[in-house]
Amino acid sequence: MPARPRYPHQSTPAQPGQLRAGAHTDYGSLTLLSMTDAPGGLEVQRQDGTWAAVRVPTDAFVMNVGDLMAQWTNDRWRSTMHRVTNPPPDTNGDTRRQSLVFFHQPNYDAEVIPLASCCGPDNPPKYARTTSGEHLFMKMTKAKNLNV
Ligand SMILES: O=C(O)CCC(=O)C(=O)O
Ligand SMILES: [Fe+2]
Repeated sequence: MPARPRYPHQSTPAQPGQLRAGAHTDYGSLTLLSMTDAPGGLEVQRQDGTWAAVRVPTDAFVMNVGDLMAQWTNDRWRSTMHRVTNPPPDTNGDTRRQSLVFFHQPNYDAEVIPLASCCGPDNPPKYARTTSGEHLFMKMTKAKNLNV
């Protein structure tokens, strides 16, 4: 599932606290991202709750772990909470930002059960069996009911 979020130039500064994209985790297995190095950009949340700006060379990709992969690995790989910030109010010039996103989602009926290699006597499975499609449907239904 490719997506091409485009964040237009801002001729007036955003209000304090406004974001280009609100904090979220991605739903699927892995997300691949390519982005312009524009002011105001992707941030990831550290375990202590603080945010870190993601700076990447222009010829590199960012890979995000999604919620389905976290379930598959019994949370050995955590899905990354991330957001996109606005340019700082004192930014001069063009503030347009373009990113190219590929959300990988396994086939609809692919079964997802926490991997045996990620579980053990002290680390029992935290998630019940699901399928890629059921999981995506559940995530979308929840988001729709929350109106996000
Ligand atoms: O534009 C970006 O850098 C991130 C977009 C994003 O997080 C998403 O589309 O899920
Ligand atoms: Fe995202």
